[in-house]
Amino acid sequence: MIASRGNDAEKDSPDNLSLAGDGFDTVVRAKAAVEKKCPGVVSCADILAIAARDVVAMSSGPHWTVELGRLDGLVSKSGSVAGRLPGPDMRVRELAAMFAKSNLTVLDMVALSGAHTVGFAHCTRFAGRLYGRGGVDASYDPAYARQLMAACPHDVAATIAVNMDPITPTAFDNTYYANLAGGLGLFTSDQELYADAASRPAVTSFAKNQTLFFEAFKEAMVKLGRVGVKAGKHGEIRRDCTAFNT
Ligand code: HEM
Ligand SMILES: [Ca+2]
Repeated sequence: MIASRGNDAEKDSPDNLSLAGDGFDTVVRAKAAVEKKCPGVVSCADILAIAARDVVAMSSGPHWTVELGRLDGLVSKSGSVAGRLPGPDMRVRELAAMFAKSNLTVLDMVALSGAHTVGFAHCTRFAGRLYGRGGVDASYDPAYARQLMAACPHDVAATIAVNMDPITPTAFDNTYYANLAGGLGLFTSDQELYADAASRPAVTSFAKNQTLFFEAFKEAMVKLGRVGVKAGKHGEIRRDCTAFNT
């Protein structure tokens, strides 16, 4: 969450530019409140992990214990993001390879993708499926494609976003998986989870059984929370989440 400096911070990478400012503000405000009572103890990385847990619980999703003790990084580079985040146009093989690098299985990947049961996506991230050379992507349900084209016309402003789960956009539930079976997957990376035989059984079972989804999601979030954790001389507890300590 290091503030932009010469447009070269992690926040400035193309994939991160669309992240909503109020998310960053929430972490900064929580950090300020914690520092008042208990200075120098809780890292910004831990606050972010707790905030992710809490927003899921607040949207009637599952609740889990966050492993704590991460340190904040000492480096923030725009150029370090490319190639390390999955893209919305990726298919299962590529996605699975990327998650595997972080010790996450296909089951973890399908469960974590269920986070797209809430939240927004900008039109630019899926416009290729609506206005590509071959016409509308045939894996979209036709009525859903029409709805997306109405919300995201060809010349739409880069700021316009739509719900990722068109049916229950504010509830953290398993509707995302039922959507995939009905051609309501917003990104290729969503829809392909249903199309590909390697991931489809998990999609089908999460669509049928929300408890199974919640258990798998909790487990996968704990595993995700262990990825790239900084310790010892590789990190610090920032006083201000937007700046390295001086
Ligand atoms: C499987 C690979 C994934 C891909 C390709 C992917 C891709 C994307 C894209 C392109 C957006 C839209 C961003 C925007 O337009 O502003 C998005 C939004 C979002 N993603 Fe993912 N994502 C993936 C996995 C995950 C995981 C693992 C989580 C969390 C556990 C997650 C949680 C979210 C949330 C909550 C949003 C909404 C953000 C908002 O409302 O501002 N995604 N994702
Ligand atoms: Ca939902």
